[in-house]
Amino acid sequence: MGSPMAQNLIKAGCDVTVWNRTKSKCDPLLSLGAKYKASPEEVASSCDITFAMLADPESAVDVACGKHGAANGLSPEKGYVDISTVDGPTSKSISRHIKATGALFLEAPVSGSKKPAEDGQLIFLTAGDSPLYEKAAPFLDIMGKSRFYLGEVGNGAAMKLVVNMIMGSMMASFSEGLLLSEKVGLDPSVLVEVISQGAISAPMFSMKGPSMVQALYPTAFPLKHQQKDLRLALGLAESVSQPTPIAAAANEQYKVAKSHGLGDKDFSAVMEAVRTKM
Ligand SMILES: NC(=O)C1=CN([C@@H]2O[C@H](COP(=O)(O)OP(=O)(O)OC[C@H]3O[C@@H](n4cnc5c(N)ncnc54)[C@H](OP(=O)(O)O)[C@@H]3O)[C@@H](O)[C@H]2O)C=CC1
Ligand SMILES: O=CC(=O)O
Repeated sequence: MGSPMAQNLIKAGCDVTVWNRTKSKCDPLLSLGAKYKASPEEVASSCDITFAMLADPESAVDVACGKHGAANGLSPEKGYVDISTVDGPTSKSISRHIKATGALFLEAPVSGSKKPAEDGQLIFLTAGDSPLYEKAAPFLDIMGKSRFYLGEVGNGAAMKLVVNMIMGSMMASFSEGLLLSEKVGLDPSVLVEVISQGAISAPMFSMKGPSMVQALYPTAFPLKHQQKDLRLALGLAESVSQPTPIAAAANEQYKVAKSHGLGDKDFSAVMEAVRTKM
C-alpha cells in the first residue's frame, strides 16, 4: 500500500523521501525520483510531514517510537501521519510519543485496497491534530478520493476497524454462499451475477467473485491483515461489551486459513477454510 501511495505523490510532483525495512522495495520509487534515507528518524528529520504505512500495531510502534524511529527526527512544526491499520490504544500511545517531541500527530487509516491505492482513490479516516489535517489535506487528496475528520485520536482507528469487521464477515459469508451454491448443483458464477444485480450487490463481491469461483486469490489485501483487523475489532467490541458473534465466527475462519499458510494470499482465500475442515 505504501508504495503506490508514494508513487502517486511523486507523480503529482511532491518532493518525496522514502524508507522501507526491505530497502529493495524502494527501488521503483527511487527510479521515479524519490530520495532515500536510511531510517525513519532520518526521513522525519528531513521532511515536513512523514507518512507511515506499516503492517500492524507492533511495526507501527517500532517505526514511530523505536530505536531510530521517526520520533527521534521530529520537532515542532513537523507532522507525523500514521496510515497503518492499528487499534485505538496503540494509536494513542504513538500519538503521545510523537507529541512529546512538539510535532503534530494524525491517525489516518484508509479504506480501499491495492487498486484504489494505485488509482488515488483511497478513503482516509483521520483523527488527531486538526492543523496537521489541514496541512496534510492536499497530499491526502492526491492519494485518496475522500477524507473524513473524526475528532480525537482513536476515532479513525475505531472507524477503520468497524468497517473491516463488516468486510471480513461479509467475505466469510460470501464464501459460504459460493460453496453452498456449488454443492447444491448451482453455478457459483451465476450466483455472483445474481448478487450483482440485487440489493446485496457490493463491488467486493463482483471484483473477487470470479476469481474465487476458480479458487484463485491474487493478493490485494493480505488475509493475515484481515485477521489482524478482526482480532482488533473484537478487542474494540470487548472494550464496550458489544456482542459480535458473527465477526467472532468469521475471525475463527481467518485464523484457520492463516494457520494453513494462506496469510499472504488475498483475504478471499478464507474460502479455503470454509471449503474444508482444514
Ligand atoms: N492491502 C490492502 O488492501 C490494505 C491494507 N491496509 C492496511 O495497511 C497496512 C499495510 O498493508 P499492506 O501494504 O497491504 O501490507 P504489507 O504486508 O504488504 O506491507 C507491510 C509493510 O510493513 C512493513 N513492516 C512489517 N513489519 C515491520 C517491522 N517489524 N518493522 C518495519 N517495517 C515493517 C513491511 O516492510 P517489508 O517490506 O520490509 O516487509 C511493509 O512495508 C496494514 O495495516 C493493513 O491492514 C489498509 C487498507 C487496505
Ligand atoms: O483494509 C482493507 C481494505 O480493503 O480497506
